[in-house]
Amino acid sequence: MLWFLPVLVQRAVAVICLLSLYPFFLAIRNIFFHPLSKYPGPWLRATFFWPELWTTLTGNSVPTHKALHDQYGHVVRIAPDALSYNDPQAWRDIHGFPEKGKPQMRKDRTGFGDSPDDENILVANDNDHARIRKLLSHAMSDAALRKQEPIVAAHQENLLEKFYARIEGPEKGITDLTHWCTFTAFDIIGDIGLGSSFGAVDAGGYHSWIANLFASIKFLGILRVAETYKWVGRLMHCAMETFPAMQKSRDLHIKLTKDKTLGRMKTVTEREDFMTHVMKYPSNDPRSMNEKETVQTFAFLIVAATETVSTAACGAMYLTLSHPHVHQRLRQEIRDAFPTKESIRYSTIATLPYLNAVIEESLRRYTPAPASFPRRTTVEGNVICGEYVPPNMQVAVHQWSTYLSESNFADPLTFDPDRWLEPTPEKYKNDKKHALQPFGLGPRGCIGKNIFYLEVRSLLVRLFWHFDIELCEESKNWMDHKAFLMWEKPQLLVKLSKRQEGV
Ligand code: HEM
Repeated sequence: MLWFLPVLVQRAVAVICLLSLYPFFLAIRNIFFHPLSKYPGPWLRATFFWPELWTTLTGNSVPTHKALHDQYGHVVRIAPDALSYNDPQAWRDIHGFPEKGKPQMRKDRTGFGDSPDDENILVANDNDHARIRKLLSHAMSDAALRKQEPIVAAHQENLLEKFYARIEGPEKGITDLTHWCTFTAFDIIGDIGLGSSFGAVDAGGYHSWIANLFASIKFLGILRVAETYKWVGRLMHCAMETFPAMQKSRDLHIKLTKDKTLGRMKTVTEREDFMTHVMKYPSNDPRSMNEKETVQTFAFLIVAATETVSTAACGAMYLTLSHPHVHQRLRQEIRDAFPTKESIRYSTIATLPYLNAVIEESLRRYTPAPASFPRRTTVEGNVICGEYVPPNMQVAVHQWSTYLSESNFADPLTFDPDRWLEPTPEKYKNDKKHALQPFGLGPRGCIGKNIFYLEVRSLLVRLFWHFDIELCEESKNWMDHKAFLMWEKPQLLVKLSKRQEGV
């Protein structure tokens, strides 16, 4: 009766054998016969995607990539179809403007972890991107920013008031800069972008929206895995129905942005903000942005302008405070330049050489977006760092590995702003300064760079002008933390005191 059982067992054994041999065949194919076979890297990464995805999900990809570059050199095969570079030439070859008549390399959507129906400046095709970017570039031009300076100053002065109150209050000056820098950057982007502050500094607590920002960035890592392994993606979608909190943070961010953006679009105002430029043309004009693009672009802008700015500000504060000679020199430069608090003006702030050197060195030593912004090679393939890379491969410059590589910067782990001063000290004469591109470059490089400098330079000046600041013991190793596309910053505890006259 059960005559068919042995046949079934035989077939099952055959299937199991074949399945268990699959990784072996995959390894042979990917290691020896893949178009990227000649590139160096560990065989496990050449065979499978999961080592790369695992380090991304667990927040360890940044140090892992650096270790791989230290071991294998300026280019490493980090996944079967992916190359990571730490050579400055790769910035131009991957991100720079393409030769006339040649296409840009497209963004790798799996690398960005966005969903296929997203429409925003970050992922738009070249034509839509040019249209969106043109509208926003006007909003972030030098002339537009000059009008925003008093708004930025007002938010930072509001922060100073809160800090003075903390010195007098039960906190005795102990303050978490991570929280307060995030609140301030969030309020500023609300005000200069969408016409009204979010009121986070006044509330002084975690606005539910801010609490969600980082969670939604972290979620991008999960989406990246789901995009690469479709079956894992399907499992995750099932899990999400059971545990909707996983996707909730991202959805909530989009919903809150939508409410705020549509609210602003209905408001008639004389005061210029980013939305003034976005709404320059009527909605039926081909040069305008549609509602979905507008909401999603602002959703990205809010994250870009809050997380990166607060990360860079905290990084600069931590590195300065943990290097007493840098701290002393910076404070002196600031206090000498501005005899009174009323004399603090951005036109002077922007010219302070040591301040600028501290910020550049902080962007190098604790770069705010430490991973990479991957692209796919074009249908013809591309030459990167003098080597031909075949079509449709993922290629990227890894920021952390580039900035901490001895082949680009002398004594790369040392925080020394002097390397950015003129004349360049002998020790740093061979530094490849152009390797530092924290804002990316080319047609899709950051358009918020000027806003970043406006906010961070003037915040540092105000803090060091008004307060004597000490790093608390609990934050002595502040930089040891994980990264999920961006750093998962812990509290940065400092003790603020009113400045001692004559110091
Ligand atoms: C330390 C601060 C910042 C860093 C390190 C940074 C970094 C970057 C990088 C690396 C890119 C390029 C991504 C790619 O090549 O795929 C980018 C794009 C972008 N950033 Fe920033 N950013 C910062 C601040 C800001 C601010 C303050 C804003 C807005 C107010 C902003 C808005 C944007 C926009 C709109 C893009 C997309 C540009 C495009 O695709 O045309 N960023 N940013």
